[in-house]
Amino acid sequence: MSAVLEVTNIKKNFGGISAVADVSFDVREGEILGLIGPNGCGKSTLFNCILGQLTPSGGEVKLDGKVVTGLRPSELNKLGVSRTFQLLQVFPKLSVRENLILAGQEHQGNMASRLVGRSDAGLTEAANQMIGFFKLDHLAAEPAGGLSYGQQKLLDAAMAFMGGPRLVLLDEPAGGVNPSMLADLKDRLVAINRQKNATFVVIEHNMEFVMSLCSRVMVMAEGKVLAMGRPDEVRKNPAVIEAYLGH
Ligand SMILES: Nc1ncnc2c1ncn2[C@@H]1O[C@H](COP(=O)(O)OP(=O)(O)OP(=O)(O)O)[C@@H](O)[C@H]1O
Repeated sequence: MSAVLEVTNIKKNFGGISAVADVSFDVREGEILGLIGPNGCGKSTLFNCILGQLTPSGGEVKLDGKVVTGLRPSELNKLGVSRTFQLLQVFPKLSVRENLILAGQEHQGNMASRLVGRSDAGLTEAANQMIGFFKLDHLAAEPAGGLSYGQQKLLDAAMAFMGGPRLVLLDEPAGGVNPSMLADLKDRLVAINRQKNATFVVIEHNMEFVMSLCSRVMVMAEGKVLAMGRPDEVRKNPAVIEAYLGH
């Protein structure tokens, strides 16, 4: 399997703090890679360096073999990279369908089409398909702000897929979601991974969720990679247990 994402010796310092210290890993085509580690170990900073939100202090990021280090988020978006954030990014007053259409427009990044094209930018059909896929049909016309938190997280994840991305980085998709919605969320992420051959990297604190969703898990501690392997290997790694118990 070829690597979709190759991260080599990425570093990020904030003044005297080394938030990410020389991290290297790759993500294979069609894989769901989990990224875990205690609070403050550098997971979000690493995501932000990969996604162009932060400029790394050193190192290189390659997408499909091409160097993309330092590209802006909008440029990465055009290359098929999408993300979700820890905090919800939905617009509460807009309906579920309108949120999805807006997300599709963001991925297209085409202001001209918004000004002179159809008001839905031709995205209603794609939004309806995504609504069906994420089983949000009964909520399509509802304002997103009226949905439960778990339903809004599902919508937030669906929005990341509107551009038909090749690589999606999900930042705590299960955070705050109740157990019954978690099963739906996992089921939909697995389905979209298989059907659309999208590759994921998932930051998550919910161990059950991440261990059952991911094919490999990378563990960070104090800005470094502590372990990388199959969920069952990582679970019993003494250094990983120590890193968690130590905190
Ligand atoms: N903009 C910033 N300026 C200064 N220090 C920062 C900044 N962003 C993060 N840090 C520091 O970098 C380190 C890594 O933080 P980061 O948010 O990447 O960790 P994390 O693993 O994502 O944590 P969490 O699981 O709590 O979200 C922490 O010590 C944090 O305080």
